[in-house]
Amino acid sequence: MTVNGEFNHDMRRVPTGEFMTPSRKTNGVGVQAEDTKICVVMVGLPARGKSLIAQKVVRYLHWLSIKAKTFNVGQYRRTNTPNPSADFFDTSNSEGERLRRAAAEAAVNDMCKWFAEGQGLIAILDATNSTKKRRRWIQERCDAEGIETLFVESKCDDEDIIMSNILEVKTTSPDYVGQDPESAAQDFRNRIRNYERVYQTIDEDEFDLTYVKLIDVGKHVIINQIQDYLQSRVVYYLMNLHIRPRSIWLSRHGESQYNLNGKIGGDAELSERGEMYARALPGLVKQSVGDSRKLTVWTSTLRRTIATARFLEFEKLEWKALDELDSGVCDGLTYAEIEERYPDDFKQRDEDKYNYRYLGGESYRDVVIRLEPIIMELERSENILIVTHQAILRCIYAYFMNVPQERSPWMEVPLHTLIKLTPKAYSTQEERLKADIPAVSTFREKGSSAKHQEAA
Ligand SMILES: O=P(O)(O)OC[C@H]1O[C@@](CO)(OP(=O)(O)O)[C@@H](O)[C@@H]1O
Repeated sequence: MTVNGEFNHDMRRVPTGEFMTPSRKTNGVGVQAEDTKICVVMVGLPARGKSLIAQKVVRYLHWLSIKAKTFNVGQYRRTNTPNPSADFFDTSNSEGERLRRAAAEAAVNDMCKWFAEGQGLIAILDATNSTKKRRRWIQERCDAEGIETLFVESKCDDEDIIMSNILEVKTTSPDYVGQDPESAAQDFRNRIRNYERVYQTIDEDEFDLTYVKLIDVGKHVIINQIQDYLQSRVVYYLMNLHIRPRSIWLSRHGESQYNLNGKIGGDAELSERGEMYARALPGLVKQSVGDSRKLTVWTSTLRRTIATARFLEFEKLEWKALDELDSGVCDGLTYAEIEERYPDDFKQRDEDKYNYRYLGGESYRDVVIRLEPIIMELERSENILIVTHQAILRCIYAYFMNVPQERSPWMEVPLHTLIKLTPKAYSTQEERLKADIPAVSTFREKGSSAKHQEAA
């Protein structure tokens, strides 16, 4: 499959189904051919959000269990030139040119080694890669190693975006440690000027390259020669990114009758205290939002989340994909009953909770797959409040906070607590607001016997 096309801001809603072409072999995530190796080559002037995009792509791929790694040429360059002045980036400075080229070669060599050792499927080569000559060299080198290339150019002329990038990111860069932020920003602007002199945007001359051009972070997208499913998956993700400031709020439903009785799954009503939480939620949200922003509320299709959200005066959307992890034959049982009736399963789930699939039900890994469209939609959207379930919230939280799979199913997510996540350039900020309404704990620690827990 080859895809070419041009999208503007309003045309970005591409149906997910279009990208569901079956791959040759899948790893259980239903995503990729095992022999595919892709080098995502970032292209763009400094302060165009390349590192931010690279870091988001890697986080998304890890969440989907696709092994990926960023090779940042700047880090290699810092081993030979830790604190360069802007002149170092002047192309008439031959020593600077030589050292920069050496850093790029070292990064590409390490990347090829990483692929050859079978350590991953997608590498991100994070550098400016700002000339046609440099890009051709990378493509030829990758071709020779059987690695596909996907060039991702971030082109941005919006002064506000560039300035905030310069200030927020670059003044905290290791190149400027201990320097006065003002002179660091000035030096960085000079460095950009040196790059601008030689910068060549990807154009028709490079028609044979596989590329995506992101103009003003998602306002306009041009794609060329997309070759296969995994590439199109990355491109689709990139098409959905935006950097407008926003927050995402997460809450579990109020305490349910099942929670009170220690039963899992089901479609129970709220308990009395759960009902109190539903009534308190609009105030809690107001306090956390702090201004008159309009949110959109997403719930699952189960009664306990819909009831919890019903007093919120915002537009609401119910998603089947947000329903709780399906516990199959264990639905409606307590953990103690599961341990009694299915002791082997109980043990297996403890040993590998992420991959354990309930008989006739789901695993956390399955949940992540069905949540992928939710993540895409979240990336596209602005201020969203999600009222959902313990397992679902863990998976969404893991995506934003980069929590590894061994840990995410064991995270404690208390009832009657509102979590606010605010994506920033290099991390996600978190705030928690607890309602003063008691609730049972539905958390069971790894390795603890449920029978014992209940007896206690
Ligand atoms: O994966 P574990 O830790 O069992 O948690 C998921 C469980 O959380 C529960 C509560 O114990 O979800 P919910 O928030 O919908 O009430 C169960 O229904 C569900 O099976």
